[in-house]
Amino acid sequence: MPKTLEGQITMEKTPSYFVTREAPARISAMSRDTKLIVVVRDPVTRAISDYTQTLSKNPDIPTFESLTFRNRTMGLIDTSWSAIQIGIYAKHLDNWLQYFPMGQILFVSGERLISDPAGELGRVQDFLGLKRIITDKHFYFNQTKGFPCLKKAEGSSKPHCLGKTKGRTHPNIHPEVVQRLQDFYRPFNMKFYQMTGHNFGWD
Ligand SMILES: Nc1ncnc2c1ncn2[C@@H]1O[C@H](COP(=O)(O)OS(=O)(=O)O)[C@@H](OP(=O)(O)O)[C@H]1O
Repeated sequence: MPKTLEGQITMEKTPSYFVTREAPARISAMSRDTKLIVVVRDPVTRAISDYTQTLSKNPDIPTFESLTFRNRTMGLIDTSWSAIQIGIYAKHLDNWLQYFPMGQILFVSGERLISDPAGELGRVQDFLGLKRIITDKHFYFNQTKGFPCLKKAEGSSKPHCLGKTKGRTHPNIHPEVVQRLQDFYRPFNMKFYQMTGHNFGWD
């Protein structure tokens, strides 16, 4: 990471850090004051989104349903599958709390980032100690994309939406499989709500 001067904020984004065992110790050794921001969404939708992304690169992979279970009849979930493993947020957070206090970690709701982007970015700006510069005025809802977009991209006067790889249509997953996954995640979600003091409303 480059050195940060007075009045500057240095940012780095790597989604896999949150689930990488060695990351908290390494980041803490670099700077104990680092502020951490994690976007989380319903782990079931997250798993389907993850699968959709892999499927788009490799259309020959097995179905979501067959990857989800170690034994479908027994309802045994394959927790070694990364798409499932990543959504056990409480477990990953435990690892971070060995090195960082909760006050240095902000969890952004992926759902609210879509339904109220300015509100969620307001929380981010507050957390970083910034003035609330980004507000409702900066967003519009793009009906074609089905997501909020920026009215003006940075350094441009044109609107800007995220690219085609964000907001893909998810495959239909058998409702029974979705239900099993919801049941699987419920206790971990509850623990996560307790740890963060925030109910993300996934249940
Ligand atoms: N404004 C806006 N436009 C488009 N997409 C949006 C937006 N806000 C949040 N999202 C959601 O972001 C999801 C993709 O983020 P990722 O987690 O895959 O990003 S990353 O690859 O980890 O950087 C992506 O997930 P999928 O819908 O499964 O593609 C979106 O639901």
